[in-house]
Amino acid sequence: MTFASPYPIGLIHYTNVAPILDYLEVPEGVQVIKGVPTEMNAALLSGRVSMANISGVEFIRNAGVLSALPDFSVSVLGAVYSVNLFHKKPWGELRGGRIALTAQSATSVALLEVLLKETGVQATLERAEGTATELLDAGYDGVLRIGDDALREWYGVVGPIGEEVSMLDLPHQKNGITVTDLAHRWFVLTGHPFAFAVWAYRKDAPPPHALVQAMRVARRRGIGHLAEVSERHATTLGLPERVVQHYLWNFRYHLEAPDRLGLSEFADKVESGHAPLEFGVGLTLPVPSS
Ligand SMILES: C=C(O[C@@H]1C=C(C(=O)O)C=C[C@H]1O)C(=O)O
Repeated sequence: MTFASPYPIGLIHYTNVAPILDYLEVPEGVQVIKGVPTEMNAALLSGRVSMANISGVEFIRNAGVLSALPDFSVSVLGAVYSVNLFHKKPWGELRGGRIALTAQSATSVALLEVLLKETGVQATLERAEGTATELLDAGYDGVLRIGDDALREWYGVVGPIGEEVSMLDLPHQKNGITVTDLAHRWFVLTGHPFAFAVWAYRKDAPPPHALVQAMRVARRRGIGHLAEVSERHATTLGLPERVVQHYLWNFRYHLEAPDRLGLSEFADKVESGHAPLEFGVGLTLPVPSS
């Protein structure tokens, strides 16, 4: 299939993709729109864009029409810090309660549903906007938040965290508020990474090779300059640089075998009978025509 120019792409611009996006030199003919996960999911499914980093669950649900780049993801093994359920009662006592969901998320909502189901907790889930504290104060028993806001709100609850505290031993509870990290809970449940996002494209409009290559170059530069990326974004986020650096190095950006395993386990739990997951656009350069 040929590269139709212009080639429109969508980008979720959370800090967690900064090590890729900050260094991306967008090839000529590629047009970019930006938005939150639910907006980019909709843009890809409607055909407004041909490729986007989207919620893993939407890739699973639409596996008939979408393929994913075979070597790009936003995954973690264990805690992610930015996909959080804020609550006051213990997890088990959320049974029968009301949980507020951010409208930005698809995957994390599905992950929360899986985790609640697996632990036998039935709760009412409804969309509601506001910060975690506002919504808890408004009477919700739990509040799901994702992305930069969730990262800031997590630190707002558990911080400040001094230099002497190991980043692997961070608190998750303070002043009566518990922050449950959904990726950590997934890890405890399955022992696998969780893939929050993949770079999916419409099967009828695969990305030009130059774009995929530019993304690989950008990621290599970003990971190689993580201290600078962290410094820049720590300022924007208003968080300590070492917290942001820990947050960023912790991501798995390559959709490696364990990440795919986590993705397919999630797919089985969330959408039984889904179409086979396809990973296209080979890892190798196209063979030059003679
Ligand atoms: C790790 C995160 O993952 C994001 C969560 C998504 C979702 O919940 O649908 C979608 C894309 C991811 O980039 C985050 O928001 O912090």
